[in-house]
Amino acid sequence: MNNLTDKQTLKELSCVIDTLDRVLADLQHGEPLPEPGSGHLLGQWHRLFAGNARARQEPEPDALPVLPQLAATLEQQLARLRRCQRRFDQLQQLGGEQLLQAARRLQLAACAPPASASLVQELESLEHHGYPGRVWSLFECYGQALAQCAAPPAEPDLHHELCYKLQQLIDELHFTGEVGAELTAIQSRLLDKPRPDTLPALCLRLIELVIEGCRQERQQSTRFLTRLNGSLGDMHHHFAISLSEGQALFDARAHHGHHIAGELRAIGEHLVGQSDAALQAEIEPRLRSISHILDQHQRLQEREQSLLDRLDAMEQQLTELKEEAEQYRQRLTTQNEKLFIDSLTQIYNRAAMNERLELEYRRWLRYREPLAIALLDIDYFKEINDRFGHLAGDKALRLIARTIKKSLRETDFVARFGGEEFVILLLNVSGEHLNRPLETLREEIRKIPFRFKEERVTITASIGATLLRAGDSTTSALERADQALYRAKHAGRNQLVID
Ligand SMILES: Nc1nc2c(ncn2[C@@H]2O[C@H](COP(=O)(O)OP(=O)(O)OP(=O)(O)O)[C@@H](O)[C@H]2O)c(=O)[nH]1
Repeated sequence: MNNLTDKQTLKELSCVIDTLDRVLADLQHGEPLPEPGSGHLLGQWHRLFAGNARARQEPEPDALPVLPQLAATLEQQLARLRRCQRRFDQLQQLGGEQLLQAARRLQLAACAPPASASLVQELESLEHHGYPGRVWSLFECYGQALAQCAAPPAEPDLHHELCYKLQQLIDELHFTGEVGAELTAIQSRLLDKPRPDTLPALCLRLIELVIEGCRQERQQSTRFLTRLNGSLGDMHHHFAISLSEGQALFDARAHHGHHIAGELRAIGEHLVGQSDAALQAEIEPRLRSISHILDQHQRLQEREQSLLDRLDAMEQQLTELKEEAEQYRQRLTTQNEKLFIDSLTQIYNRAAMNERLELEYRRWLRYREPLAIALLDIDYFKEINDRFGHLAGDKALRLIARTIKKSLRETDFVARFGGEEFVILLLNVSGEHLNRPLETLREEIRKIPFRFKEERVTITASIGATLLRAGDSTTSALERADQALYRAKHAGRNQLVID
């Protein structure tokens, strides 16, 4: 090597070493690096030197200028390593987030208590499905059916009403499978007005079916949740292993990077003022060392690829799990919504009202912002049913429910309390402003242009309302509203009474 080549080589080597230092520093803290290029310069260079060393030849004059390219290759390799690390980080984040979401869903969805054989627990579990109201209504019907058997009612209408009420209760149940099929069959039987003495047994069968339906729903939920939980557990386990393996790979490759950089730096140092033979002797073991590292590097790359493949598969599995959990959550949401909606009027039902009243009551205790309860009962509704039939009565109920909803503010809450009675919660309306919206509502109902069997019919409603007062419970406030309603009825109906 002549002087000029020496100087040039030294310059190139110092440039290589600078680059490597920068790459390694970057690797630890720095900015993203460019995409890796193609080619295996480090390997080429190694083969060139190693071949020369074996043949005891001088290194090719064009071997050393290859070093900057070599540095670039190393830089690219390290950049790949950094991207890999970022990918692990992302995956760790992604996996963590998804696992968390799945766990939340699991919690949300975990509405099912552990299975139990005893009826009491079965009944208690209905609570979780929003069915207790319906079961108690069925028990009430059972009582009425028994009473009718003991002393047949003077009016056959009472028997028809009981059949009708049972049909409506079945309407509100949303069971599928065998339970759903049997419920539908009983509903058809009720349409044919079965003999009064068959009704008690029918009521009991309905209660059994509700319990059975709940039990099946609960088993389904438990099966799904157990499976989901198991998958999440496996996923978490594999994820943890992969991450630590990824980290080990990363560390090993970073170590190799440092090692190669050290070897190159040493070569650079030994180049200064060395004869070509001494240089050869100095470089040879280092090249062997680099060759060894390259072999290891190759194996690491293969392991890294298989790790990435596994992570990809896990990511895919997580996505599928997420979708499955989401579908399940939606199914539960729809079921829950159905449980809180009155099937006839499509407004909230009594169960929803109880929940909402509790919530508003707790808010009221905390913030003391005005909260009013109003009970609205349609006047002489029995007459409508008697004169025009139950279907006409149903239609009237639907229209009245819609009118109440339209007449109130978005923030107010309305539910069908049962039969022809509605309950309304008015939020943030003080005493002096309570009269106006309720009077308007009473008037809106009176103005609905009903027409049954070609006859123009006016339907009115009575309303009793009250504001919550210090010392009130939800029950005492509801009772006061009920008393006010009673007074409105006695004052001639189509009245509003505020207590
Ligand atoms: N069509 C229909 N009728 C219902 C429904 N729920 C309850 N009813 C009827 O509503 C009527 C309520 O009658 P009553 O409690 O005597 O009251 P009313 O006739 O409205 O008289 P007042 O409330 O005293 O003004 C009964 O005939 C019930 O059958 C329903 O979902 N659909």
